[in-house]
Amino acid sequence: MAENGNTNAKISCRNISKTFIQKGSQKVHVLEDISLDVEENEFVVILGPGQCGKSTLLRIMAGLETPTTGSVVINGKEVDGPGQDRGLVFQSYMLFAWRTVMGNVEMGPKLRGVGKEERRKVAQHYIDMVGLQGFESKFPHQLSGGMKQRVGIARAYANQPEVMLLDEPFGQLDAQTRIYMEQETVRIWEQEKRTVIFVTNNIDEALYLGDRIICMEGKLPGRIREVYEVNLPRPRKFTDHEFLKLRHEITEASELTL
Ligand SMILES: Nc1ncnc2c1ncn2[C@@H]1O[C@H](COP(=O)(O)OP(=O)(O)OP(=O)(O)O)[C@@H](O)[C@H]1O
Repeated sequence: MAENGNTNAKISCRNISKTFIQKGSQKVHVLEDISLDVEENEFVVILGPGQCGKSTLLRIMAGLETPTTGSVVINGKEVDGPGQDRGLVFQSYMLFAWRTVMGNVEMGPKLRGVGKEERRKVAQHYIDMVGLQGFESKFPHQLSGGMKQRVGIARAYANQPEVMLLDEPFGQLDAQTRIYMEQETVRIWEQEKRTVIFVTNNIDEALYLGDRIICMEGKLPGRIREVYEVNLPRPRKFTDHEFLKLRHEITEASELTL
């Protein structure tokens, strides 16, 4: 099945290009020939500066946008829209303001018709996993940014997706909370292994999290510039010699600023 690339891949992008037609029928060529295979349980980070097409690529994987050419394949099947097999976490928390933490996390199973007792059990498991036990009946406005993003992560997991797609989920958090959430992300991923694709413009975050870093070109149309394997044991240390060496290499080779 050559057209699907690596048949062992959990999710594959095959020759994806995307052109948007903006106001006044102006064309914006956002992605050019992106091919990527992600293995089951692999943690892949897509790294690039603002406006290089990262979010568009993730939205195509999520089935929220259609590629102009190419396709996304999950478990050998072509994606033709959003699906429960993919859990999404965005930078803006996208929580239901009028629902409690429990109400937000159990929403997915509820929509799928899972009975109350069972969905509460599942939701509680993921609320516990993200460390929000005791906050089940709070509303989003009663939570800090980090806590809101924990709800977003628990809500995505509650659908028990095979692939987690995260788009700069910690971009709105202060530096300290962000590092804490990165540590939590690794802990959760080690506890509940999933295939993860994580978009960021932050090189330290990419190196802390990823098994592999997909570096995008710094300008449109977005292309994969380079792929780095990060063979460092977890939990990683920002001050570790090998960490800093790879950080230097990526920074030198890219247009990212320190
Ligand atoms: N629906 C759309 N219609 C028209 N243009 C779009 C649309 N979505 C994205 N774009 C354009 O695509 C380009 C890349 O945007 P995208 O959000 O994918 O980049 P990004 O790397 O994720 O940026 P950031 O890190 O700033 O979010 C931008 O120039 C944007 O204006």
